Amino acid sequence: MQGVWTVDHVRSAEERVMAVVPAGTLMRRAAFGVATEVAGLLARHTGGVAGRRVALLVGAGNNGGDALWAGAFLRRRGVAVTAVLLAPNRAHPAGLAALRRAGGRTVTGAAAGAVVAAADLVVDGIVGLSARGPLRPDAAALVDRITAPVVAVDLPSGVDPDTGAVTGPAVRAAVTVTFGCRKPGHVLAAGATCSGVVRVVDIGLGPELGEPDLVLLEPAEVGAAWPVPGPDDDKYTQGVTGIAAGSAAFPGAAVLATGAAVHATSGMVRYAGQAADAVRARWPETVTTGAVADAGRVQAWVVGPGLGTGKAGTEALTHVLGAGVPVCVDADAITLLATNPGLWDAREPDTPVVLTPHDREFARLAGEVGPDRVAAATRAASQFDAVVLLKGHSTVVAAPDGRVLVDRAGSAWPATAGSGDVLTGLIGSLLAAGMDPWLAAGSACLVHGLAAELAARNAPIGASALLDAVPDAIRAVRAAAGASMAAGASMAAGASTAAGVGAAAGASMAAGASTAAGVSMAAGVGAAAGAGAVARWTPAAGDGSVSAG
Ligand SMILES: NC(=O)C1=CN([C@@H]2O[C@H](COP(=O)(O)OP(=O)(O)OC[C@H]3O[C@@H](n4cnc5c(N)ncnc54)[C@H](OP(=O)(O)O)[C@@H]3O)[C@@H](O)[C@H]2O)[C@@H](O)CC1
Ligand SMILES: Nc1ncnc2c1ncn2[C@@H]1O[C@H](COP(=O)(O)OP(=O)(O)O)[C@@H](O)[C@H]1O
Ligand SMILES: [K+]
Repeated sequence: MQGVWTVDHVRSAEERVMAVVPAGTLMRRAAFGVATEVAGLLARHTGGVAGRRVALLVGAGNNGGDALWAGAFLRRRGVAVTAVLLAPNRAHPAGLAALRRAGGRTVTGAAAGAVVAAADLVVDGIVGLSARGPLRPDAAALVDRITAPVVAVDLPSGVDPDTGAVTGPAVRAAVTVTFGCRKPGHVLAAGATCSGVVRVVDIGLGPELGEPDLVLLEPAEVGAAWPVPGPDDDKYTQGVTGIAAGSAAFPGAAVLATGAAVHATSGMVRYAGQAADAVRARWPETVTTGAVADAGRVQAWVVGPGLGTGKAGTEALTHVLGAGVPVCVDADAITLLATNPGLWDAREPDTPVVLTPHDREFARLAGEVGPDRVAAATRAASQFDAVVLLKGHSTVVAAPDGRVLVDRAGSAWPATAGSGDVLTGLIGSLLAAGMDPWLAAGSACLVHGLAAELAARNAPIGASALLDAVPDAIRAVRAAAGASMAAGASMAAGASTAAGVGAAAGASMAAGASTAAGVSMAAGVGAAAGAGAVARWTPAAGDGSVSAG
């Protein structure tokens, strides 16, 4: 898991490190990281570094100081650097002196617009961790003139560092170079999009950071945890998934949710509801009945997609909440709970529940989401004693015990009708397999997003195509897990025959898997290519955090 830390925690770590290193050390480390990234991008994008024009947008604080020092480093590589000083009297004195010593120019006021417009690359050092509210008008006017790619220092200016909220003009970076760790603004809400590819520069904060505030799951972790049958398994031992979804009016939701469960794990899927004919026709391997009460034993239920909010839906929800097994509650079932909170009384004590609202469903259930999506999901998780998966381009998954993970989508291809039904089916089957509900929700989300990218390959898709790509997405994450197993195993190889065999097995898995892994990276890069200006500046695959960015 990768950690993400809030501003307060970054500041505390910074204070502790600053107490033991000479003044200015952290800033110069940070600035060197920015300069390295800028030089690399200039070389890749324009074919050279010396003589290229870089404009620094320099605000009143240390973020501007980082930009100025980076400019001084870039001067050593022959870059023509001009700093646009937004607050000339407050620009970081040491940084400004360093830039001037290195031969950099500075401009203020009316001359600034032309410098920005003529730059090959713009460095955004307007504001970082101290940002409050939208970009101020003078800064916004300059940002409006940018046509070149932007490298943001620490955070794109205009993005709230702790929530990712963007409430007005903001910088849209091709690359954000941040220091010590990712901040919430890089992975949440519109901030995730404004950040572009995120590079983390190690400035020595690591040992002082403590427990992260949020985590991001890695594909290899999801692949390693994904349930697959063992030699002693049969169709029951792997966990039977029950699907209470669909209605005469909406049979498709039942077909999609059931299909996701069929693809996600082996074993068995039971469907119960009014869309049994449609489900049986599409998924003959399922066991179908007309009502939840007749469905037989399952290890987890999915309830809600296309269910309707009438009597049949209410009965189905009441039944599954009282069944004593984990339940994934989505769509109409969320609306039912919102309009009739008394239905919660049917919940068997200690039944794990995963709620999967989009923003409108969340608002019905728990009030408006607001700008702080983590706070909203955490509040609802505590209120309902449930895992709350708040959907979006960045999905937040909060557990009642306070754990929070974020799944930053690699693309917006999942934004298609019915894709939520697929997600629900994936979660249900992982719950049935006995996975921790928070991890199940996060893992399903990652595979769902990857399936969308694999299916789309840069052209629009429907939810059926996303569903069909689920096996490839599972193969890709399992391949990633195999590859990391192989890496670990090769270190241990030679310790014993068994270890040697394990290493060989891991290596062959990794070899078989590498094609699939290649596919998923290509999909990630292709998805970035769809993002316009960012595409030209997406660093080459393999040189950093493209997929995690
Ligand atoms: N943490 C670390 O380990 C390290 C941190 N380092 C760096 O320090 C940075 C933090 O620096 P910082 O605290 O000096 O403030 P910073 O973000 O530059 O803001 C400057 C001023 O901008 C203003 N302002 C506010 N909102 C605004 C808006 N919306 N639009 C426009 N302007 C706005 C506001 O001034 P005001 O005008 O309100 O007085 C504010 O005081 C951090 O991001 C990283 O780059 C690295 O050097 C080394 C390691
Ligand atoms: N812009 C977007 N980028 C990435 N994923 C998105 C975006 N919009 C929606 N999604 C994802 O698509 C799915 C849509 O779910 P939902 O709104 O319930 O759709 P439906 O009810 O039609 O199935 C969710 O997994 C959500 O996170
Ligand atoms: K910035």
